[in-house]
Amino acid sequence: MPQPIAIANGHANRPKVLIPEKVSPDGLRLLQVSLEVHERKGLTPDELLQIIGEYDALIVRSETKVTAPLLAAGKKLRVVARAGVGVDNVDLTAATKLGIIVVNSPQGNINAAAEHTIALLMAVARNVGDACASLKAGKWERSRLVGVEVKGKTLAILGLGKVGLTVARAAGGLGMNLIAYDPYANPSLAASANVEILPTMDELFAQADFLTIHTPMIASTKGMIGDTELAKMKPTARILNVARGGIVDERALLSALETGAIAGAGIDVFTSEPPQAGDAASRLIAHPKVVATPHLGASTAEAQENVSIDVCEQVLSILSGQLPRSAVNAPIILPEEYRTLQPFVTLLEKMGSLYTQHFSPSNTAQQLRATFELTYEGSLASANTTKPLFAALVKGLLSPITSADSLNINIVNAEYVAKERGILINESRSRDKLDQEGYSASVTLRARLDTRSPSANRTARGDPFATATASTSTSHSSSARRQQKKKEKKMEDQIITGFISNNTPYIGRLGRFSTSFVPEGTMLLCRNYDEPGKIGVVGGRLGKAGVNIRFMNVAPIDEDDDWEEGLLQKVDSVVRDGGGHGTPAKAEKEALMILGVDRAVSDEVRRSLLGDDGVLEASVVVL
Ligand SMILES: NC(=O)C1=CN([C@@H]2O[C@H](COP(=O)(O)OP(=O)(O)OC[C@H]3O[C@@H](n4cnc5c(N)ncnc54)[C@H](O)[C@@H]3O)[C@@H](O)[C@H]2O)C=CC1
Ligand SMILES: O=C(O)C(=O)COP(=O)(O)O
Repeated sequence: MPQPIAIANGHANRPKVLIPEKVSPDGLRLLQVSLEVHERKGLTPDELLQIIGEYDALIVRSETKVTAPLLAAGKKLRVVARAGVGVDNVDLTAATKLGIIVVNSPQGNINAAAEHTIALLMAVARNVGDACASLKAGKWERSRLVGVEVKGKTLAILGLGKVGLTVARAAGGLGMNLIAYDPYANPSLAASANVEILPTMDELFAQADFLTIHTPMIASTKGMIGDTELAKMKPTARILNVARGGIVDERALLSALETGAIAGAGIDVFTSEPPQAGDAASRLIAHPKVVATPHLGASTAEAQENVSIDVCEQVLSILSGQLPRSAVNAPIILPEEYRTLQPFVTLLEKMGSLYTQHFSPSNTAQQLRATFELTYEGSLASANTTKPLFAALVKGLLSPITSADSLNINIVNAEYVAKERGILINESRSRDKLDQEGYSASVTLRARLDTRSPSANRTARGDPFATATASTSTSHSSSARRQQKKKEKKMEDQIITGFISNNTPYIGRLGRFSTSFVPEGTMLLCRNYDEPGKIGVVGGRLGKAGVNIRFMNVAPIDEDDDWEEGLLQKVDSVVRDGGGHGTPAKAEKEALMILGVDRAVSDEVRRSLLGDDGVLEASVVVL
């Protein structure tokens, strides 16, 4: 196997970028400052598969097939960059599932592709290829090689996107009549380029003197032009394809040229590149009425410089934790918007992790089969996108129960991962002002446990709130039952509110308790009766175990909480997973003690806190 050529330097711990195709050095120079850049042309698919695991980024053009197995083998891969437009050689579904961002350069080679289309248009109209070959073969065949003019002819454009429109503007300058079919075309852009949009493809085929294809290669465009479509064209019509091989059925095109159903073709792209000897593409290339080029649409010095710089800048952004400007499988988020959301991204990840560690006693994925309501409040309610926040929450919820190396959750795959894990998150916005709160935006996570699911039952057994519900379920009147149901529903809620102050994330509410602490490091959270002596008991036990307290915060029950009334009733309370430490009925108010500690608290120490001294529940969280 050929050895890697380290263009940059020998720093082993720098992120590595693999470039298995010819990509312009203009962009690569940008990478070399901070990354290890390996240009390795001519690798077989197997060789690529063997080495991809070392790389953080892969930059390709159209030749490399970025398949699902290749992506799966790219354990460190964070970005696949396509130095060009078409991403039909990249398995986008697989990349999305794996959280690998795919970027391209949607503008960099548009002009080159359009100019190449015009080159083929003129070459086909004036038999340039055939004439050149004839002359080089020593012949002088002027009368056989009489062409047609394009001025006054109709150019039919299939796919009026960026390349299609650029071709239209240039062809307009050549005096051509312009028509197009594109169900998603922008009518005002079409009108400004003097292009008439036709309602059906059939009309396009019937009117075309030249038909030029500029759609992407996707399932709906594959084989879009076959025998039936070609039969609708004028026998004098000529076809141009600078988009993708396979949009026009090569066998059907060959047959139409052979039977004289159409007059000629200019082809830059083929189903298999390079074409295999004897296949339809090779026979097309050899056909006298065809002008063919080996996928040269984007091959200009200018276009290659553009696409190289464009994708290399994006690779650098992604590897440094920023968002790219042209992600194919992720939402586009403006840099200033991303900066504003960044502190909330940190907050949401902490809130998710806190939820799983604090509310989900057995810390299992099964436990997360709840419906989460995520409410963005205050100024956050007007955010253009909340995708990074959603992704951060999913990551946070799963991080305590998933191994770090399999936890590549980001805006690319968050929705897929949540769905796969059965986590349902409904996002909503509340525009209520947060004037008195001292911060302008907050976010509340509320879990509604499905009482019918086995997981919820397990939670109900372990959750002290649920115990309170059970103990008050003795009333039989219908209004009492309604009351009871309301209470039960509320008690199934597990709430965390967070906010940002001075760029620092805070937890403002945890369950029924109103608080304000920075979710950072190892913490012991104790729910206890709000009576003297509790701090001393907990502090003493931690001290004995050699655990220092960094900070402490006592959270009372939230003032707005109408459960308080219910909680002041004498209810039985059973200590959660306390090994049967039943606590007798009490009438006291409760509080939540939050202790930041300097080291891990063993489960033995945690359990030792429960029971007799009025500590009802204790959980250790690492944030
Ligand atoms: N030969 C070469 O070297 C190059 C080839 N290309 C190819 O050119 C093609 C177009 O690129 P862009 O203009 O940048 O893409 P684009 O996305 O801007 O435009 C594609 C247009 O096709 C339209 N479309 C999609 N499905 C359609 C259908 N069934 N019928 C009619 N219209 C449909 C879309 O609405 C869109 O307006 C791509 O396949 C790209 O890979 C691009 C650059 C260089
Ligand atoms: O950008 C595109 O879609 C192209 O087809 C250009 O392909 P290339 O980068 O020249 O292999």
